Amino acid sequence: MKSYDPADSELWTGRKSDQKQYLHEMVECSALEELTRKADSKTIALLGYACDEGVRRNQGRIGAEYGPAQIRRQLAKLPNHLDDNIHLVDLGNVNCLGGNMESAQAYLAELVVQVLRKNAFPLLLGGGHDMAYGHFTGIKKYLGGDKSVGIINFDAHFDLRVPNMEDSEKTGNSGTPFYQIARDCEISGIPFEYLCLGIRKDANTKQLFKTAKTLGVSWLEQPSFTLHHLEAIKTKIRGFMEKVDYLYVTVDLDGFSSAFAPGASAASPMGFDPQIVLECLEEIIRSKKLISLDIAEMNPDYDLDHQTAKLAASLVHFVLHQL
Ligand SMILES: N=CN[C@@H](CCC(=O)O)C(=O)O
Ligand SMILES: [Mn+2]
Ligand SMILES: [Mn+2]
Repeated sequence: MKSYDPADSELWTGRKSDQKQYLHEMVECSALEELTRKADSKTIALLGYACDEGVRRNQGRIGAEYGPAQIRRQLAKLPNHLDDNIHLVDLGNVNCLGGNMESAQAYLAELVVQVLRKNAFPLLLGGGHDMAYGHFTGIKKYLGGDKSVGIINFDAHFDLRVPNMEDSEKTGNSGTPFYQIARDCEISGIPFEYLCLGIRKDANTKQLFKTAKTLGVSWLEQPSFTLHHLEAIKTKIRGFMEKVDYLYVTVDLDGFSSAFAPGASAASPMGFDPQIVLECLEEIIRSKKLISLDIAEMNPDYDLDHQTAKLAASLVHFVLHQL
């Protein structure tokens, strides 16, 4: 079942100017069918994944269903420094009616394919990190078999849990997306290229580290993922980027310290800080290999003063202006 909410223009409000000084004044709320392929300009398409079923199945704090709306509300108020040939389009949300997460992921994948076919850059807002499985599936489907896609995940967790095989219908959750991707890669006979930045030893079991090793995952643990280690981090990222044709970046808000991002599905007091992520994003975008990006696990129920939604909005703002 394809379940979808059209873009809500009421989320896009803020101070008014006469020259499109704010993002809410230049964003276009649109249906995907209306998205036109523009040759001489760049389109960035926001698409929400309003689903916390994967978080619920993973025994986490639900509420991320409303994350995409809150990120948009904060993004709306931010200043617009974009050139006139950049179009920001809001395509609305895929939702997860009846808890059918697998349908939501499949539909998300379909929409990602369509966005990419229209030569637009997909910027997805979540929602549980199960979004990554649908997102990657769409990117891969669009590119076809012969192009490699590396995944860079900013996260406290590997999200390499093995889906529950006893339940044939509801197998995945917010902790399984990259294992599911690895399994699909194995079935297709293609390498699984996965770099995880910010991994916390106190948030991943010995078994998860073992799985990561078996699957050939690269990672940096949180104590080494600070500005103090910037050059080593950049070297690691460059080495990873060289191996692949395209990059998919996913930012799990629970990778940040709770001091910066209290509104995430899982609290992370020992997480990383925002500045290091901006440094990495700049390096990644400079490579010209970035094909798509998402921000996951925004949970408004635990946010304080909209700090997490504001952080997510600032990340989107940064990416918009770097692309
Ligand atoms: N997407 C999040 N996945 C984490 C959640 C950790 C937690 O709930 O504390 C995981 O399964 O490891
Ligand atoms: Mn996480
Ligand atoms: Mn995650």
